[in-house]
Amino acid sequence: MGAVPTPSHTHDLHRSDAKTTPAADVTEADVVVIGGGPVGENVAARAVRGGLSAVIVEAELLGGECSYWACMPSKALIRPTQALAAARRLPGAREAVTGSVDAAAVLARRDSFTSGWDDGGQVEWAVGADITVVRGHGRVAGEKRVEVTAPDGTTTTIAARRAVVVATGSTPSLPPVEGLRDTPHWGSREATSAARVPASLVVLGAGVVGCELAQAFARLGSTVTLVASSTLLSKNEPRAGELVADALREEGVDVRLHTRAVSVSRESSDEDDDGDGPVTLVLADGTALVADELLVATGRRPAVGDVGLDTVGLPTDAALAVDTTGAATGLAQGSALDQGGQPWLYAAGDVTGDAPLTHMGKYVARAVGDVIAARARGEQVHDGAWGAHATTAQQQAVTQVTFTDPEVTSVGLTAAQAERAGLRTRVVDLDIAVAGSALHADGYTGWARMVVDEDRRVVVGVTFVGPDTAELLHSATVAVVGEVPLERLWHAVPAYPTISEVWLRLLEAYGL
Ligand SMILES: Cc1cc2nc3c(=O)[nH]c(=O)nc-3n(C[C@H](O)[C@H](O)[C@H](O)COP(=O)(O)OP(=O)(O)OC[C@H]3O[C@@H](n4cnc5c(N)ncnc54)[C@H](O)[C@@H]3O)c2cc1C
Ligand SMILES: NC(=O)c1ccc[n+]([C@@H]2O[C@H](COP(=O)([O-])OP(=O)(O)OC[C@H]3O[C@@H](n4cnc5c(N)ncnc54)[C@H](O)[C@@H]3O)[C@@H](O)[C@H]2O)c1
Repeated sequence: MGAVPTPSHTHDLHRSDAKTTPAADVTEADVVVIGGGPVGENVAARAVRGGLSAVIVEAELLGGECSYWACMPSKALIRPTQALAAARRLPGAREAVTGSVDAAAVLARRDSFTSGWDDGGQVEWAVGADITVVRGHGRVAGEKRVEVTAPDGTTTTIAARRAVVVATGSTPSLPPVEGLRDTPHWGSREATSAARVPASLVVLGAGVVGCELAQAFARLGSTVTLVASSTLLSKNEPRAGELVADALREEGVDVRLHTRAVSVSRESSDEDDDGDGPVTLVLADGTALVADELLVATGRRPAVGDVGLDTVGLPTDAALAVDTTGAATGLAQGSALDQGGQPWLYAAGDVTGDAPLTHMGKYVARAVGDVIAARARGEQVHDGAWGAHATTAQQQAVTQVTFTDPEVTSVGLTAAQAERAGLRTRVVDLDIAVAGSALHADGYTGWARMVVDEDRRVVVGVTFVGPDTAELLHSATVAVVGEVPLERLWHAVPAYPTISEVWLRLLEAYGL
């Protein structure tokens, strides 16, 4: 097992090579997957399940961003203080909370969820699932070929009998702020793997990463300023961002909306000039924000830069576009299909630019693994809307939970998206105030929006904002994906007294 220090990371990475296969030993496989994040892993697993052999080429840690620097560590940082906040909303329980947050224990629990940045467990799973794992940097090298540069610098080529799948994820995108590239700062990797809680933190960017981590670090003890160029969570219903901004402000976060950062600089705390002192972010109005740390969370872009897409005539500066079965589009005529007349290049996950979320990427991955296997067996492909090989939910029913307190939980279209899609809609809004929410917490505040397609009388979008609304999401997802007529939804009776009773109120407010 080798410990590999990387400059962008506060912990050493541990790559267990006991069960991986040297690139030089692999010359051919049915499916070659470049990138072993959650998405690449799922493509490979489904392809194997379909009777094919599969190789994953992974450059860093098997499990990808999600396992080590994104979903898992961020949620591990968030959950303990959310439980504490929940207890504090309940007289009787509140009195039992006498101490303060043990940040060190929270960080230690986070470390256990990342397995100490050791991917041995994931490699073990993959090998147990009959997937061959190769360490190295993969690049498409013409039709059905993947060139692998191994960690020792040697290069070999793997031939894919059926398909190559690009699942290389995404990388952070930096805004054009003077001095930013030369100033040491945190990205989401450094924040989610932080070894300490800074006394003060400026967060630039108020999307999902910015909001979740601003609150997490504030609750762990940092004095936090959140700088947003727009509103908070601007991809959600506007009310969601307002409610999260209110909650953050109430907890002492300095939220600055519609603000642009113009320059960044960092002092040194000693004479070696290594820029480890306070960081200063200057805003367009001249305000200088000084803090121990700066987290830049201004979005991510598909990782297409060094994947060899140019060898098949695809752009290296744009998302890898795919059709509804995950097959790459945009290949020159004559090179999109192999000699057997089948697509050979696929992509899934963040690299496609569509719904950059683990669960949505894994949904596409399952379809991609299955469709490659179906095509290999000469079976019919079901790529019509909601067919077994179609990724229809990616267009119509993307689900997401933003794990702030209050949680923002959504599926399908926002009211604005439904309008842009040309639907004749009716929107029902209400505060979440049912027996279940009142019992759940004193002073429970929440909000719900249901977007109805009036022509079909089905729900096309739902947003819930409030503590513990995440577990309500699947009910909304079933309603949207099932295209359940409102009159039938009326018969889905929420149990008393649960927060789900909000469904009854929404349907009553609609007029049922
Ligand atoms: C802070 C943060 C929190 C998040 N929280 C959530 C959440 O709670 N829920 C959620 O659904 N989503 C969350 N996301 C989004 C989620 O992390 C991504 O959508 C998900 O990781 C995408 O999976 P992927 O497999 O496409 O890419 P990745 O997880 O990025 O994996 C790509 C893999 O490919 C490898 N790779 C890249 N290029 C090459 C190459 N040329 N050769 C070989 N290997 C290569 C990388 O090393 C990596 O292992 C979060 C993101 C961030 C930043
Ligand atoms: N719970 C979850 O599901 C979860 C959690 C974290 C991340 N993610 C995923 O990861 C992806 C990346 O998240 P993210 O928050 O980095 O991106 P994002 O696209 O959600 O948000 C980026 C934010 O940065 C702002 N911004 C851009 N340039 C700026 C500038 N110069 N100054 C100030 N603000 C600026 C944007 O207005 C936007 O609000 C998201 O698309 C999300 O789907 C999901």
